[in-house]
Amino acid sequence: MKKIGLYFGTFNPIHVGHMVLANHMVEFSDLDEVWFVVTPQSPFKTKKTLLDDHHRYQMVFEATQDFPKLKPSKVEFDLPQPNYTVDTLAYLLDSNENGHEFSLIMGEDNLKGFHKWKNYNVILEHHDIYVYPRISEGTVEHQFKNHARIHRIDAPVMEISSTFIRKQHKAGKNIRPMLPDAVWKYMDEMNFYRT
Ligand SMILES: Nc1ncnc2c1ncn2[C@@H]1O[C@H](COP(=O)(O)OP(=O)(O)OP(=O)(O)O)[C@@H](O)[C@H]1O
Ligand SMILES: O=C(O)c1ccc[n+]([C@@H]2O[C@H](COP(=O)([O-])O)[C@@H](O)[C@H]2O)c1
Repeated sequence: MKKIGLYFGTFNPIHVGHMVLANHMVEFSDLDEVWFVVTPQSPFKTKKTLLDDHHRYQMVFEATQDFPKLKPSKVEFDLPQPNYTVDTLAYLLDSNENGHEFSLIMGEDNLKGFHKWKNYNVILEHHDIYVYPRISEGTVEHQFKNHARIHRIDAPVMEISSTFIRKQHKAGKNIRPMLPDAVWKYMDEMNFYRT
């Protein structure tokens, strides 16, 4: 039995912000592993400029290869879209042969909109949530403050996004330091995000 932190995202592409955060979680919380769950279709995002699932997964695979506690997951690839986290968690618990304990990792920005997620109360009933700081507008709802299931982890804040990386790459800027080397290599060879 391991404590697994699930880090959901589109990872289009995965960048050093995601990596630093995931590594911080496995090194400085009680989580044993972090799984990057590559989401085919996030409920609140449009499909525009989204690379194929397997390309986004491949970049997560490349990024995590040298880090045994960080793993890529394609569990949502065969689940109905859009991908609701509560349904993915139910699927993971159903097929949980190793008796793992699954928790969510989420930025404070996502916690601010968490009351809009499908069956968020069901998620909170069965899973812990590890929240890290993020610079964002809005406030966290009262019900999520001092909640027994919600744990704050004081991870470093690194405000870069995949949107910024895609946009600046297209504009001809050097975005290479913001990506793990292997991700840059794959992205460059495949000519992603150039047009
Ligand atoms: N720099 C960062 N530091 C910590 N968390 C981040 C960072 N960037 C994104 N995240 C969070 O990681 C999760 C997965 O990221 P996702 O791929 O959806 O993000 P993104 O980089 O914000 O992408 P996009 O710009 O394409 O919307 C989301 O919950 C997102 O809030
Ligand atoms: O289940 C939901 O209702 C739900 C609503 C919004 C987001 N999520 C999950 O949270 C992940 C990060 O969301 P986002 O919008 O920050 O990319 C996304 O990839 C989904 O897995 C889930």
